[in-house]
Amino acid sequence: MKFTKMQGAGNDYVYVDCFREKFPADPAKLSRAVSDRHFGIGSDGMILICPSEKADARMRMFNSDGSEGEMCGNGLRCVAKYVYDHGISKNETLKLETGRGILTVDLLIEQGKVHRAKVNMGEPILLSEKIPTTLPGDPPKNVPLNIEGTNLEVTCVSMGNPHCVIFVPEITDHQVLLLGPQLEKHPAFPRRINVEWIQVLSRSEARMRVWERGSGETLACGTGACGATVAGILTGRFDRSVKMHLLGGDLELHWSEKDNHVYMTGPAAEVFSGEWPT
Ligand SMILES: N[C@@H](CCC[C@H](N)C(=O)O)C(=O)O
Repeated sequence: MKFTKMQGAGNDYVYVDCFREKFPADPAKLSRAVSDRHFGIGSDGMILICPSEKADARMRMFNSDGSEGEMCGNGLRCVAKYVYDHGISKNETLKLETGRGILTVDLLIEQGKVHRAKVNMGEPILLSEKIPTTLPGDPPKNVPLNIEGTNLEVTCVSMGNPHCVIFVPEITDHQVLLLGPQLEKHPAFPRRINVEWIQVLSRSEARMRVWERGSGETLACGTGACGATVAGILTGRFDRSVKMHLLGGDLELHWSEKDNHVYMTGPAAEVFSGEWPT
């Protein structure tokens, strides 16, 4: 099976072009195998680029534990780059099908190759039962939650996949690596959750670390950065445009007052390609 390793702000996945390769018989198992950083290719998960009847291509994304995510912001920019650079479509604005419907991606092209992309991530989902969470409020905003004796205030948002955002004065390993996995599996989140820790630097700039559902700490999460931007605006911390500094690079976010959609701009890069024995 031919594969391509790509990364967006350091959030790295193994991409399989299912226009040319057979759709894997057991994608969950394959994702666990290829993602292994010691015995596999090494990645945060696996993304399948598939034909679509309604769009230029369809993305299916699997975390490194084999679970399937509805959406992946960094992954979608890389899918867009792959689709354009490998000639699947030469449209400079692509329609890509995801678990949350069809999203539009504008490509930023230099010397014939995509190096950045701007994704219309759609409207944030703010109803607790749709996020989903049993925490109170639509959206659940600044809700107190005690984890292992630590008092937290969480704000929840879905960008097609669920996010729990926590604003802190400083981000620590304890929060990300110890509280993150406990929050991911907390009973308040029936489909588990991605957890974003945010240090606000100004009304338009912040630092973020993330504990991702199904993959653990990653260097960046696009949907998470969108969710954190929305949470920061809802709680009065941010203006409408935010630059988010993640461990693997920066993302630019904008929650539009005009159409209520969130726009995310960031890098996409191909790292290497190879063959995986099947
Ligand atoms: N890294 C991604 C999100 C991947 C899916 C997530 N772990 C989930 O299960 O919801 C991004 O860039 O958005």
